[in-house]
Amino acid sequence: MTKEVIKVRGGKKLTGEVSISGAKNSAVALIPSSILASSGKVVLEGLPEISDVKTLMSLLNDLNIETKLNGTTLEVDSSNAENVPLPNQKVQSLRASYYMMGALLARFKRCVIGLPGGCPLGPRPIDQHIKGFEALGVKVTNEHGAMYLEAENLKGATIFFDVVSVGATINIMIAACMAEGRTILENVAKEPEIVDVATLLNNMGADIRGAGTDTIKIRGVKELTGTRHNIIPDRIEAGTYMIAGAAMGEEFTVRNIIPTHLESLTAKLTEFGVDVDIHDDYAVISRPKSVTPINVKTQVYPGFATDLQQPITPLLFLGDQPSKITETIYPARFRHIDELTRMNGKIENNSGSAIIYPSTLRGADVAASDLRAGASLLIAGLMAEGVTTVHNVNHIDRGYTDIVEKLKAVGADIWRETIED
Ligand SMILES: CC(=O)N[C@H]1[C@@H](OP(=O)(O)OP(=O)(O)OC[C@H]2O[C@@H](n3ccc(=O)[nH]c3=O)[C@H](O)[C@@H]2O)O[C@H](CO)[C@@H](O)[C@@H]1O
Ligand SMILES: C=C(OP(=O)(O)O)C(=O)O
Repeated sequence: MTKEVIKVRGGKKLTGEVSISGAKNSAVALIPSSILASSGKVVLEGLPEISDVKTLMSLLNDLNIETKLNGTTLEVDSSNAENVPLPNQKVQSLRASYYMMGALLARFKRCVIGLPGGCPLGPRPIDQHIKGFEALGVKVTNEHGAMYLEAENLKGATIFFDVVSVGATINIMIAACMAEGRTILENVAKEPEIVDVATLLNNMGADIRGAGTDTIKIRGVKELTGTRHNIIPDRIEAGTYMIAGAAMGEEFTVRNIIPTHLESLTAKLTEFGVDVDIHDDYAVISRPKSVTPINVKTQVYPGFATDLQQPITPLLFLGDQPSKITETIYPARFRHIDELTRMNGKIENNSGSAIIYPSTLRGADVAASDLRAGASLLIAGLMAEGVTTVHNVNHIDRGYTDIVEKLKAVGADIWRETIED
C-alpha cells in the first residue's frame, strides 16, 4: 500500500503573492442549498478546489441532480431531484453533509441520512439542529444509525438556540425558506458564511432578513429557482496564509481577502509584533523583528476563530516569553500539540488551554489529526530546521485549494511524495 505525504524543508522566506480561494464553509452550504431550486440552474462561481466540494457533488448526483464543474464554477440542475436515502460513507466523510437535512426537508419534507462526520474536535452534537427541525414540525427518529426526518408540512416557528451554532443556524435557515408562514431564529451565529448562504437563497427567491445579526427572520415562499452566485473568499484559508507570512514572510502579499472578516486575527498579529499592512482586498505581511507574547481566546464571530487556533499555535514559539491559547468553542481541539512536541515545540496542555513556550522547531515525522491541525503542522514545518513530513494529508485536502502549489510559488521548499505505508 502507498500513501501520500507532504514534505517541507523549513527556513525559507515567503515572498510574492498568494491568492485566496472561495470559502470552504460557504461552499459546503451553498451546494446543498441549490437543491431548493425546483427549476432553473444554480451557478456557483469561485468555489474552492477541495475534496469536500467533490463529496457534496457526488451526494447531489446520488439524488439524480446534475452537476457540471468547470474550473471553479459549478452548475447545479436540481429540477429532476429524487429523494433517496444517502450513503453513509460519503455522509460521514464531512461535517457539512448535515445541510442535506435542511435542504431535503425544504424540498421534499422528508429525508433519510446518517450522522455527519468532519474534523474530530471532541464532541460535536447536532441537538440544536434537531431542536430547530422539530420546532418546524419535523418528526426526527434515529434508527440503527440512520436519521429519519419527516413532516406533513413545515410550519414557521420562533426558535431560540441554546448554543450559538454555525451549522444549526444555516441548516434551520435553509429548511425554513419553504416553511408555511414566518420563522424567527434567535441567538444565531453571525459568521460571514451565513450571510453568503442567505444571499444565495434570497437570490433564488427566498425571503430571509437579518443574516449576520443575532436574529434571522424568514418568511416562507412556495418556490425557489436558479440563479448565479459568486462565493466569498475563505477567511480561514486567508488567515492561515497570513499566519504563515507572520512566521516566515518578507513583504508577503495575501490577495482576495475581505479584511473585515479577518479583524480579530489582524489585531492579534499586530499585538504580537507582526507588520500587517491592510489594503482594500489584500494584506502585506512581514515577519516581526521582535515579539510581545499574546493571549488568544477563541470565540464566536467576530471573535478569534477556532479554525485559526491550531494554525496560529506554531507562530507563538517565536520570541522569548510564553504565550497562551484558550479554546472556548472546542475545548479538546488540541490534537496538534503532541505533533508539535515531536518537532521540539514546548507546550503545556491544560484541558481547554495551552501555554506555548519559546522553542526552536526541528523537522520530524508528524500526522495531521484534522484539517487545521494539518495547516498548523505545515506552518511549523515552514519554520523548522530540516525536513518535516506530514502524514494524513487527506484532512488538509478537505479544505485547502492547492496548498503545496500555492506555498511553493511564494518560496517554500515543499512537495508531495508517495511513500510505502
Ligand atoms: C462546515 C462548517 O461550517 N464547519 C464549521 C462550523 O462547524 P459546526 O457547525 O459543526 O460548529 P458549531 O458552530 O455548530 O459549533 C459550535 C459549538 O456549539 C456546539 N453545538 C453545536 C451544534 C449543536 O447542535 N449543539 C452544540 O452543542 C458545538 O459542540 C461547539 O461547541 O463552525 C465551527 C465553529 O466556528 C467551525 O470550527 C467549523 O469549521
Ligand atoms: C472544523 C472544520 O471543518 P468541519 O466542520 O468541516 O469539520 C474546519 O474547517 O476547521
